[in-house]
Amino acid sequence: MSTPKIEFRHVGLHYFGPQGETEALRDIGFAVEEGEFVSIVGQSGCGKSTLLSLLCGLIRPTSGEVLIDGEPVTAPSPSVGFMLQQDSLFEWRTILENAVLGPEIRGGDMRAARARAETLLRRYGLEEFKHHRPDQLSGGMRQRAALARTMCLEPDILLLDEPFSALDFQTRLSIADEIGNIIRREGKTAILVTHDIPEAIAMADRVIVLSRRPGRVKAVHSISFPSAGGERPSAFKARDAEEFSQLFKTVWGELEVHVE
Ligand SMILES: Nc1ncnc2c1ncn2[C@@H]1O[C@H](COP(=O)(O)OP(=O)(O)OP(=O)(O)O)[C@@H](O)[C@H]1O
Repeated sequence: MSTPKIEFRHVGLHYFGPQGETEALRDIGFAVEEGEFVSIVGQSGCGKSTLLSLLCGLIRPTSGEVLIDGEPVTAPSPSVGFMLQQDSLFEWRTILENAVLGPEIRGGDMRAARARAETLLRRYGLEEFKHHRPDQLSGGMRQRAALARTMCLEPDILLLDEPFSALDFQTRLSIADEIGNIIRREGKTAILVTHDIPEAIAMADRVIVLSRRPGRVKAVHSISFPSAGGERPSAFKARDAEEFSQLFKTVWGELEVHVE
């Protein structure tokens, strides 16, 4: 069997602070294969962002191991890229200047980076806007620009932490679809953390449900919606599948959300 791209082995995480100790994660175990898209859902405070912080080497597990390509994560790795809720584009830079920011900070080959950024912006439909400033773009376009900036660093793994939650509903649906398609086409391994169950189901190959804090893996669902060509339907089309609403109900039940 090949080595998984990402693996959590019996991972526990305790935070220690002035207010005392918080057990955020307990005995987390799962693996993600190369090119797989996995969503993680769970109630607020169950440790979703903590999982991402562990993966990008910002914190170390209290117990167990976090592995990328079979190697323990001990520091931030250039192979891991992010997309966050706030696009964090620099308003005083053009879209192209934003897209090359990563290589510029890392001291990479700027000619190659610029060529890569131009290609990405063209692919993401932003060619005409590359000399615009971020405030001249819509929310969805800004997220595509943020994705180009992340991809310009050529990461193998993408961590998506609520990347669409600042967008209005319609934009959110279409940008999730577009970005999901881009990530698949480019063969990246992706982990999406979201509170939006339909989004989690529509975008992923697998959905991992975490229990309340301390977060544990409560359920894992493999997603396979049938489609005419035998290929996975886009995130948008997946929402039409008969199995979709059944899966939504199951995950909703597992989250044990109590509405007063
Ligand atoms: N730096 C920290 N120091 C102490 N406790 C922390 C720290 N970061 C997170 N926690 C605690 O760890 C638990 C998990 O936090 P985390 O942010 O990972 O949850 P989450 O599932 O991402 O939440 P949300 O969905 O609300 O963003 C929470 O109880 C939180 O208060």
